[in-house]
Amino acid sequence: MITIDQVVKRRRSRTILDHVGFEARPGRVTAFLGPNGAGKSSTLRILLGLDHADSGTALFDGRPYRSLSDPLRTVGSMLEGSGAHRSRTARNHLAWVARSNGIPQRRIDEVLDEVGLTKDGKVRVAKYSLGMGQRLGIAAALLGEPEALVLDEPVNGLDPEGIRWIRGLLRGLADAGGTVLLSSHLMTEVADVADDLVVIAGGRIVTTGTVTDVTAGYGDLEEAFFALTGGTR
Ligand SMILES: Nc1ncnc2c1ncn2[C@@H]1O[C@H](COP(=O)(O)OP(=O)(O)OP(=O)(O)O)[C@@H](O)[C@H]1O
Repeated sequence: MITIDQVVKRRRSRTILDHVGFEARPGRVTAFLGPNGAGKSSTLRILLGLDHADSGTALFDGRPYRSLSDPLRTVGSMLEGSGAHRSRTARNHLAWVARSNGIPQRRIDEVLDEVGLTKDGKVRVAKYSLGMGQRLGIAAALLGEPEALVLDEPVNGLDPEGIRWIRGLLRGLADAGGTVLLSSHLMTEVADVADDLVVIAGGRIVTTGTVTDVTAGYGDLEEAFFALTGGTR
């Protein structure tokens, strides 16, 4: 269970997160939706211990990320692509992440297979397409067989087959009892896979609920998104 409560973040005189709070529950895919600059990445960075909130809490089963004894086994994450050095192969990158986290090397073959990169495991990351980089980032997130997965814009750069694949992967993890939280700036990309939506605009949560709840009364998904986030079509 991910619980974010009353998170406030200021940058200079601007409040970029204004009492942000929501939950992502086990067995469900939660989509964190908002236009560019709404505060999604800032919230996820605080959740993953990469930045501090000025006030409020962001917890995994009641504990902040930085206090987790075995973080990669509790939560897998991907922010801004794979994070792999361009001169490395996917295999080298995953081996390094596994070694530094006490994860058995057999997991490397398993996650490469899970993300469809088995035949590209020995290719240098510099030669990867954007979509392959996303797959590698997800492979690294899955290494520790975590209970929770936190992904910032995982659909970015994926082709239609990749989008279908990631939806299936996330659905499978949630159906197996995992907690899945992903951000997106496109309602249409996530509505099919998400159980719950959390919509943020201008640093404030504007609505939360099931996809049916959130979109009720609107003509289509995009209309709901633009109306809720104050944008125009
Ligand atoms: N390091 C920083 N210094 C100053 N302002 C920042 C910094 N990081 C983010 N911001 C500002 O905080 C606000 C929220 O940004 P954030 O990246 O969290 O939004 P986002 O919803 O993830 O959008 P995007 O999809 O464009 O990444 C934006 O106005 C952004 O300009």
